[in-house]
Amino acid sequence: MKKDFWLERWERAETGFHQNEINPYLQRHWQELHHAQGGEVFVPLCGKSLDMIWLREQGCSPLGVEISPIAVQSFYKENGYSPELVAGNKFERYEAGGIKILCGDFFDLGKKELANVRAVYDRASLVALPPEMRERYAQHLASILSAGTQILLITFDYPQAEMSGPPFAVSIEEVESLYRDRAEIRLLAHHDVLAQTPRFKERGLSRLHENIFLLTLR
Ligand SMILES: C[S@@+](CC[C@H](N)C(=O)[O-])C[C@H]1O[C@@H](n2cnc3c(N)ncnc32)[C@H](O)[C@@H]1O
Repeated sequence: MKKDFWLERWERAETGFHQNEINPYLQRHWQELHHAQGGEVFVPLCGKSLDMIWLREQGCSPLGVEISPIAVQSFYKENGYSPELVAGNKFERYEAGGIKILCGDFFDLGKKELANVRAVYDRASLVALPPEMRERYAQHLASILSAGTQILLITFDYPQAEMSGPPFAVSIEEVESLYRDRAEIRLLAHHDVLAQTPRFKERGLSRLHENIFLLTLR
């Protein structure tokens, strides 16, 4: 996948993945992340997700990373914030309303940026990446977080031959293979969501599942 792919999607406003409501699985399962309560929560590949607002309302301090400045600026503008902006070497750091976003490449993050993170909310990140990048993503995520960090992970699965990604299909088996050596894995829920997602039904999918995992890094 070319580096510009996501930048161009934001420029063309092709953001069908964005949800105008708070993710119901986040609301349902967040209490199970005991380490998360009141602490810094990393939101990788955050887009302009409103879930960061909800996390803030729960008393957490969200810290997003997002490659597109359009996404970051839209997040603050659409939610009525005027962020402070600090330019850095690899990241531009935005902050307002207790929500920080590092604008730059996830793969440039180091332990330093995530030193205070206690939990991770990861929705639609793995499915945004092609297969060869997913191993690199899991490896990098685990390498920059401390042991014991809990991750609420939400992925899509469908017959990959029926549609080209993104979103790419990520099976339960793939999540297990990506994280088996790096984390304890609990499948919290498995939902058939095809009927509620007409845009994927129209693209010819015969099956669409959303899987919600709780990972605890070793
Ligand atoms: C499928 S969207 C999901 C956004 C968000 N998690 C949500 O639930 O709405 C994937 C996002 O990842 C961003 N992205 C892709 N590659 C990235 C990278 N290497 N570093 C940071 N952000 C990236 C894209 O710009 C896009 O906003």
